[in-house]
Amino acid sequence: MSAEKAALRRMARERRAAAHGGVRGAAACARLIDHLGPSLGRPMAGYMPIRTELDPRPAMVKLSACGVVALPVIEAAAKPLRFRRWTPGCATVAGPFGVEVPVEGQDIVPEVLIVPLLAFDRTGARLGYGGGFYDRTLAQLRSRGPVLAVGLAYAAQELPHLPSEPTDQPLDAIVTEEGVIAF
Ligand SMILES: Nc1nc2c(c(=O)[nH]1)N(C=O)[C@@H](CNc1ccc(C(=O)N[C@@H](CCC(=O)O)C(=O)O)cc1)CN2
Ligand SMILES: Nc1ncnc2c1ncn2[C@@H]1O[C@H](COP(=O)(O)OP(=O)(O)OP(=O)(O)O)[C@@H](O)[C@H]1O
Repeated sequence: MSAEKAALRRMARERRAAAHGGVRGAAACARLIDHLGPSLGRPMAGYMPIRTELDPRPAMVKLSACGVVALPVIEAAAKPLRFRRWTPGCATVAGPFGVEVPVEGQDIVPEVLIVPLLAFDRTGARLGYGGGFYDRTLAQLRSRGPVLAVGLAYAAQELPHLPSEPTDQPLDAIVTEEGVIAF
């Protein structure tokens, strides 16, 4: 399983890098804002992009005008993520893996999560960097109440089939520059 996932991660990184840039990111953000319209007002989590991840900040800026938006913060390996409130232009500092996190801010329990990923498939399966952070986080949040997990990706990040493990948490939808795939 891990060798298969490692090979898929390599392929996924290349495909994402090839898709990165241009107008695709903005188009995906516009679709994301539309998709989250019915959820406006619920606390949301975005992410600060690293490497060639699709930049969700144009959507986060708009969403933050209507409600609370937070960013993930790693507390420790093998623990769920925590979330700290983010506002456009707020001070951030590089945390683990070089991901920017707010220097200060309220602890938030998000009900809607915009989830970064390396690859997805048509069943809503997601491949991340392998830390299991989003799996643990979604499992914890879903045990407490309803959660909407929306993957944000370039259409080229779709792979025909991702291997699944019992701990994998499915996405509720995937938004790309080409449209929304809801599960
Ligand atoms: N933008 C963004 N923020 C995020 C995530 C993410 O995937 N993207 N996360 C999602 O969980 C959490 C951070 N977890 C991460 C886990 C691993 C790596 C990473 O780059 N791993 C290296 C391997 C590092 C190693 O083994 O030492 C790699 O994949 O090259 C990045 C983020 C929370 N914030
Ligand atoms: N709820 C959980 N409890 C215990 N272990 C878990 C849980 N969720 C995931 N894991 C473990 O974490 C490891 C990494 O999971 P996986 O390869 O699915 O990460 P990923 O989704 O690619 O990464 P990330 O979510 O950080 O982007 C796996 O060994 C998996 O068994």
